Amino acid sequence: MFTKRSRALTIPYWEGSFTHPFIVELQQGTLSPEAFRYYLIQDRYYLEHFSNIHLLIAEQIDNEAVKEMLMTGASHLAEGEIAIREGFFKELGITDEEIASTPIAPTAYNYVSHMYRQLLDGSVKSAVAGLLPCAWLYQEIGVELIKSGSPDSLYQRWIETYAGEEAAKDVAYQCDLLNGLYEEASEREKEQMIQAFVISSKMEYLFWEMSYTHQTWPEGDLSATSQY
Ligand SMILES: Cc1ncc(CO)c(N)n1
Repeated sequence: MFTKRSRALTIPYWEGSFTHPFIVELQQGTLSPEAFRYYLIQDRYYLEHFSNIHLLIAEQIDNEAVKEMLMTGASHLAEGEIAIREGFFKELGITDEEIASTPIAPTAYNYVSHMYRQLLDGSVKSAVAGLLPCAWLYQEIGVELIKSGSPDSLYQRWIETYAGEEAAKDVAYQCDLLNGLYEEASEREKEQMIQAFVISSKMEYLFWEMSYTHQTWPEGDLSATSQY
């Protein structure tokens, strides 16, 4: 079964996410506002492309149930998560200027590129598999963190986005569809699906790390341009 096999192969990354200081401190309410702000700005880029990839895959896939799930997924993102984030941006005074002047960090760029790439040298099936850790991991984090909640009201609202019944149902349905796709896949496609899921799981883990450490691109040799 796809979900069993892929989850078993990614335990360290999932555990690494559950226990990452970004998540632990978010729950405790001690996560620095700068780290959360950086996360939100990077994740805005991520969500925009994540939603776009849903539509690109939907155009290419011939499985009607998966196509439908992807189209609904894209509109749920727009009405739900992306809309909620807009509220966070307003509340924190994150302006379009700040967004435009914050470079996309390597990990956000790599994660998004990895998902698009499935449509070039993977397959439509592996493209769907690459999306799954996103909703699934956040839903598991939501369920865990909601148990004691966060004393910070903004962090609490972040947790609530992922902890509801709807999110759980959604993930269960996505897992069912992925298991179906895996059943009918060729051996090569099966490996590509697993690979796409594994890399996305690693990228999810790195995304916390990127936010927590304020990851940026290396600057190269700045002295090389100082004479101009
Ligand atoms: C990086 C990342 N993964 C998953 C989600 C959940 O949609 C998100 N908002 N961002």
